[in-house]
Amino acid sequence: ATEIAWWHAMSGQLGRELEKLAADFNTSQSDYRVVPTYKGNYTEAVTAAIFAFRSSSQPAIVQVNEIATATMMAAKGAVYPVYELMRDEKEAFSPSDYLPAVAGYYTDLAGNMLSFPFNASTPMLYYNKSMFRKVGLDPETPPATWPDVGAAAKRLVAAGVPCGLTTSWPSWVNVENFSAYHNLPLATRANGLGGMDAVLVFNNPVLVRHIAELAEWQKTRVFDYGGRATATEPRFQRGDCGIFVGSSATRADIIANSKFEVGYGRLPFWPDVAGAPQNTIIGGATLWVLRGRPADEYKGVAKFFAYLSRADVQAAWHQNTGYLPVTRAAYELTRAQGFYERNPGTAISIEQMTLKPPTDNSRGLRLGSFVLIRDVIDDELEQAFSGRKPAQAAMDSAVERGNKLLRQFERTQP
Ligand SMILES: O=P(O)(O)OC[C@H](O)CO
Repeated sequence: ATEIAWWHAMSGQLGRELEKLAADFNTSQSDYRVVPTYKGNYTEAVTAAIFAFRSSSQPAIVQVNEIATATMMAAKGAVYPVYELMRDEKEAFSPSDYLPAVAGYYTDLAGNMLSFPFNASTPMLYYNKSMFRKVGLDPETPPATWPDVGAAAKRLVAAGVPCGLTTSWPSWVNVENFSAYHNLPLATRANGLGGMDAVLVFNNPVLVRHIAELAEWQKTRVFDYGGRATATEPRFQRGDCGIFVGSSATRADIIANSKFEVGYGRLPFWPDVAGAPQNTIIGGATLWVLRGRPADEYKGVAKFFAYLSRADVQAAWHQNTGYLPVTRAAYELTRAQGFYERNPGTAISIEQMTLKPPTDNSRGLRLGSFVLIRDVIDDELEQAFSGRKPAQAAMDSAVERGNKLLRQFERTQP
């Protein structure tokens, strides 16, 4: 069989589910063998693929997180657009089968889908029901707003819990999704989806107040910062933090690792902000096909993508991980199977994404060098949370540093 290398960034339970997908595809036919390799976190995986390209040892498929989309789109010679691949290999592929909130993120201005929407997530809230019960909080009512979260987290800390609240992916949750959910622009030009000359503008009073509040809570561990990306996730699963705001796809590991009853809720919002909550935006990653591999491999990649698009395969991946069902058929199938009714909290991600029709502020984002810009935002958030900088100064500086990176990126474009 022809081997197809698939570099990815899924660890823990998600890694096991991904391995299973590849294994199931491999047993479903005998011409191709997809070989998944874990290459570290999202940034490490894409960096490894870029380096491999230079020595012609790149994989056919690499998993790239959502914020590197503009960068991948710009890497024209290195990327084999998925719509082109599926057309060349005569595999059925229709972007209208995919949920618009997901497909739109990875579609160019001409309506062509450039990467395969494999694992789309959105942030949500998890809480430790057992702990809520112990401190006299209603275990059946998830805190809905940031003031509710603050009150519940204060109660937890007062009762001796070491950390009231923590969030993973600090910028994705507290800046990027926060902005969309409050219908505030992260950047001009519809967050960059409308043009490359977008300018970051998120240092507004609503966002600054949110960061200032988290920094205030940090003093007593009502909020406790736990690092970038997924670093803080185990603290909720161990029972150190009572409330966790993070990816809908942390669900798989939370269920596998937590020895307490878990509650689920929507991403919190500030109730005094007009129009909030709007809708959340996606995170997660897509599969990009890299050029320069033997023709035979691309036939197999197209077959693999067709397999991944099957409603039953897509529905199982959604149900087992917490990633969104990326096709309408997978969502309908999951609903018809009664999955959402039987499994509390599993419909939240999709409900949040579609709360209201998206605005220019809440369709997603497409900004060059955003992997670096997110690092800058995380860095400034850390300065605010540790009390080294007031929230306003930190966010002003994040905007200024981020805009420099945007303009540098723009200059490298034809
Ligand atoms: O942990 P994930 O896969 O849901 O991804 C979250 C972020 O969007 C990654 O950039």
